[in-house]
Amino acid sequence: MVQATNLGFPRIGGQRETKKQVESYWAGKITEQALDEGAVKLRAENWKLQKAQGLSQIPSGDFSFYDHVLDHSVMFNVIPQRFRHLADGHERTFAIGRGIQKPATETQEKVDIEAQEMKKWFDTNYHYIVPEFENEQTFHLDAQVKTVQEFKEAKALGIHTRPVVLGPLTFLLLGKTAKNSPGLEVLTLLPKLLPVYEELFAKLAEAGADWIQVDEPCLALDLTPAVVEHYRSVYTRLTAAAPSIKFLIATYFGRIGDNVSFIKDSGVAGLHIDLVRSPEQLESVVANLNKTQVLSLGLIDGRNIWKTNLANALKIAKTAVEALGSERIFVAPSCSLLHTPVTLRFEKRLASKNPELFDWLAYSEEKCKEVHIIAQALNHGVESVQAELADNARSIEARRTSSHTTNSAVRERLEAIVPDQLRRRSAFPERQAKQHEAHPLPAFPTTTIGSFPQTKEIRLARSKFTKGEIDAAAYNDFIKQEIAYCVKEQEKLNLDVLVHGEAERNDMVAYFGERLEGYIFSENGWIASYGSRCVRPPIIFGDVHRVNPMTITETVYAQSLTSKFMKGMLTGPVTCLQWSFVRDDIPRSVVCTQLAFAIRDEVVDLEKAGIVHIQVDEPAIREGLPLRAVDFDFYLQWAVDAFLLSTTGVQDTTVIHTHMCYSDFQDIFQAIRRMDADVLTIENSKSDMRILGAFSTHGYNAEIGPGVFDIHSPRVPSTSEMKERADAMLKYIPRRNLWINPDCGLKTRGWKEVRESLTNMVAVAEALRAST
Ligand code: MET
Ligand SMILES: [Zn+2]
Repeated sequence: MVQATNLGFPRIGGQRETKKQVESYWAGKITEQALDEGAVKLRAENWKLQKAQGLSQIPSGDFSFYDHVLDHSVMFNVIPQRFRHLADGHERTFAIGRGIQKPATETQEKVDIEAQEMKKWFDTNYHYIVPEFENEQTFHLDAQVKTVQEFKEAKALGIHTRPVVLGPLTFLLLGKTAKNSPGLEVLTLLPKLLPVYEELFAKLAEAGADWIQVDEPCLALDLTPAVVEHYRSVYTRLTAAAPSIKFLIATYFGRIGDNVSFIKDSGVAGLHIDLVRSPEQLESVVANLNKTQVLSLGLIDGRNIWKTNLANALKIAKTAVEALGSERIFVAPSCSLLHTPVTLRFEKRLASKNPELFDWLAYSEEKCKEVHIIAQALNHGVESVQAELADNARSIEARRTSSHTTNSAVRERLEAIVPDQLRRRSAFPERQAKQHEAHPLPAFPTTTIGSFPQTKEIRLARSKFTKGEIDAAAYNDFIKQEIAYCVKEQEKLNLDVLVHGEAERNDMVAYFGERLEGYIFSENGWIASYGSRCVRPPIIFGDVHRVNPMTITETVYAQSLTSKFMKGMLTGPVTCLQWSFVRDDIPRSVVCTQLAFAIRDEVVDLEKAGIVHIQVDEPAIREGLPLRAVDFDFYLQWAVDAFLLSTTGVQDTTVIHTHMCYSDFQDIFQAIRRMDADVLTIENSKSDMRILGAFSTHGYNAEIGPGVFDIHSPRVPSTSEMKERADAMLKYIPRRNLWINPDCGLKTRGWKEVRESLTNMVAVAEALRAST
C-alpha cells in the first residue's frame, strides 16, 4: 500500500491562534499554562484534521512557539553563554529569539541581553534562530524533550505519528561559532552531539515510534565529499543504534544530486525528495536506493497555493510505483507545509467575490487531501477517486484557459526592452560627485529604512477602513496625520534623510500588489515569517502592470512638511516576486520583469514629483538565490536586470538607495555591485562585521549604511555600542561613503524605544563628525 503522508503542518493555527497566544503571553495577558493549553489544543486539531483528510503518516514535533531550529538548540542544550543563567522554559527560549531588556529594580540589576542571530531558512522567507556553538560545547537532552512529549500527546489521542527531528548534520551546518571559539569546525562536534541524538531516538522508540522523519535539507546544497562522508558515517551509526526505528531522511527545496550516494548503505529506511522543484531527479534517485528503501515522493507543492495538477502528479507517482512497488512508496507534499497557509475554509471573501480564482487554490488542508487522492488512486485505481480527479482536471483546465491571466500590452513591452533601460546614464563616481554637489548632506548622514511603528491606532484605522466603518476620506486624513507626526518626530530627532513612515502600508509587498493589476489577495493566507510574526503573501495570478501611481501622494505630502530630504520608498521587483505566491504557469523571470516595469514607472514619477532620494528595497534578493552554485548565474542575471530596469530611468543627480537584510550577502557580492545603487543600507548589526570584510576585499565603492542596531529586538541600543560598531565599519568603509541607520524598518517596534534608539543613533553620527 502506498502511504499518504505529510512532512509538517503549519503551526500558526487556521486563525493565527499561536501568534495571538504567544503575543498575549509576552504582554503578560495570559499565563504560561494558558499558553501551553492553547498549543495542546491546536496540535490536537492539526493532527485530527490531517487524519480526516486521509493521511496515514502524520508528523508530530513539528509544532513550535517560535522556531523549530531554536527548539532543537534548546532540546540539545545549545544555549549561548549569555542566556545560561536564565531558568529553562519558554521564557528563556523566547529570550534567545528576541533578546531581553528589563530596567533595574530594587531587588534586581538591569537585564540587557541581545537576541541570537536570525537567518532565512534556505530560499524561504521563514527565519530560523542560528544555533551557536563553542569549542567546549556540551550537549544533553533537556528535561522536556519536546519531540517525545508531543509524540506521546498525539498517541494519547489515538493518533500514531511520525516524529520530525532536524538531522544532526543540518543542525550543525546551519549553526555558527561563538565569538569565543573562532576557527571551530562545527562538524568536529559530531562525536559529542550524536550520543544525544541516539538518546532522543531511543526515547522515541520507547514511546512507541516506528518511523522517524529526519530533516536534512542541507542535502539539497552543494556539499563536499568530506561532508557526504560524514552523512554516511552519521546515519550508519544512528540507524545501528536504533534498530527498531525506520528513518526517513527528508530533503526538500531542491535536488539531492550526487549527495544521494550515501543513502544506499546508510541503514536508513527511506528518503524523501522534492519532485516539485526537481521532478527530473526521480530516475537517478530510484537508481540509488537499495532493494528495500522507501521513496517518499514530494509531489504537492509545499511552497505555493495552487491546486496540484493531479493527473500529472499521478503519472510521476505511477512511474515510481512501477519501479519500486507500492510498499515502497509514500506520497507527500514537497516540503513541510509550514510555508503554505492553513486552510481555505476561512477564505470566505475570495470564495464569494472571486470564485473563478478561488477554484484554483489549495492550502495545507486541501493539499493533505490531494496527497490522499493520489495515494487512493494508486492503491485502489483511478475509479476510486473518479469524481475528485475529474473535478481537479476541470479546475486545472479552467485556469489554463482563463482570459484573466494574460495582457498583451504587458507582453509587448517586455519584448521591446533595450540595453539602455538597464543602465544609469553615468558611472557611480560621476553620479556621486553630481549628487553631493546638487544635494549636499552632512558627513555620516543618518536615515532609517522606511517604516516607523505600526501602532494599534494605525491597525485599527486600517481595519475600520477595510470593513467600511470609515470612508476613504477619513482614512486618508488619518494617514496624513500619521505621516505628519512621523515627519515631525524625525525632525526632532535631527535625522538627515527622512521617510514618510509607511503608515499606509500593511505590508511592503501587499501594498504594491493591491495597486497593481495581476495580483489578488487572500483574507487568511497567513504563513510564518519569524517568531510570532506571520505574513500574508499576495497572489500573482496574471500579467502584472501599474495602472496608477502608487506612492506619489503620500511621499509628496511628506516632502511638503519638511525642508529636509524625503526619501521615496518602494519595494523592488525581486522582493515583490519572492514574497508573493507566484503563478506557476510562466517563468518567474518573466513575472519579475513585469514587476520591474511597474516599479520603474513609479520611480520615474517620484523623480518628476521632485523626490531626490528613492529607495527600492530588495531584502529578498539573496533569498531567491538557488541552492546550487551552478544555478546562481542564471538567477542573478534576471534578478539584477529586473532591479536595474526598475531603477535606471532617473537622472544622475537622483540618489537610488536599496536595502537588504538578514542573509549571507557574500555569495551575491558581484550581483550587489552590478545593482549599481548609490546607497546600500544593509543589515549587519548581528553578523559581526562579516559582510563588511567582503565589501572591502571585493572593492565596493558606492555609499553604504550597514545597520548599527538590530530592530527585531525590543532592547534600546546604547550610543557607545553603536559607536563601536560604526568605528569598526570605518575600518572597511571610507568616511564619505558611510551612512548611519538601523538594520531594517521600525514597524514592529513601539515609538518609545524607537525614539530612544534613534536618539542614541543620531548621537553616534554627531560623535563621528566631531572626531576627525
Ligand atoms: C524587510 S526590509 C523592510 C524595508 C521597509 N522599507 C521597511 O522599512 O519596513
Ligand atoms: Zn529589512
